Amino acid sequence: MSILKVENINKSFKTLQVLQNVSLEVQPGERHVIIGPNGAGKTTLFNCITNVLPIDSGKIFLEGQEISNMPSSKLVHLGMSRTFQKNNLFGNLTVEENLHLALTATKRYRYQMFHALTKHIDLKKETDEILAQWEISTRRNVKVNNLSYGEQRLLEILLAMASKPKILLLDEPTSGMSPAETAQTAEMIQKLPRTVSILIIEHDMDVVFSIADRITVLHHGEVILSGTPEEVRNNEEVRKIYFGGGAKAHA
Ligand SMILES: Nc1ncnc2c1ncn2[C@@H]1O[C@H](COP(=O)(O)OP(=O)(O)OP(=O)(O)O)[C@@H](O)[C@H]1O
Repeated sequence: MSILKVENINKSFKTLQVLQNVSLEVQPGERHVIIGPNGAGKTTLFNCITNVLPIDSGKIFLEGQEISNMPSSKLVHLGMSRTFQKNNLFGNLTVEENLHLALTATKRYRYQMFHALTKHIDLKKETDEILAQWEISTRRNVKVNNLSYGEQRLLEILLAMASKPKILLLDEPTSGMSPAETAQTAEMIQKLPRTVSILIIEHDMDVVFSIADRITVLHHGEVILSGTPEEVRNNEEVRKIYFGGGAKAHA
């Protein structure tokens, strides 16, 4: 069974139809990349999947359970986590404090009187364990505002992973990054365990082809093709959009 199934969804903003009968499936463990020119509807699709925006019609399933129009907070508890194009970090808190907060939110800790201390110790242990796995652990006591832009975006992925999601949605994780930061991010994504499926909007074609098992191409709100990297690379229509007429390759 697929982890995520999007079935014929439509979304309009007033008279502008942004998504037209969009369908796609993400299989367990798959790295599925969404590409498409500016304004193709990629972020809107993410916003519809995570119910930041309501869909007009169609259905969305997470592991076979219909989640269309389900509140975002509930989706996190069902195993869906996401990052945004702009980061959602607390700039005046440290790396460790941000992670601690993300874990707290995930577990719906209430800090009730008698359980607070044990829960706090468990949480501290989990924070340490997660940090130890990633290079950013050396920056654990640094305020987020003092991290580089690339480090902030990597931390965002780490926080989205704190809820141990079944599927992680990454919206342009490398946008605005230097080539070195982009390479580091691609490497981090490659290192994420296959227990998590990943749906990514990405514009850097080197990153796309280095991580994708499957690629869905959106153009004017419609899926042109969903296939293997090889199929996408060799598709005439995709070539025209991206590589024909001197067009710049951009997701
Ligand atoms: N809240 C909104 N209200 C009205 N129009 C919107 C809204 N959000 C997006 N749009 C329009 O919908 C279309 C698709 O936008 P979207 O951001 O989904 O595209 P995208 O593929 O993610 O583009 P980009 O690569 O530039 O991020 C665009 O024409 C955009 O102007």
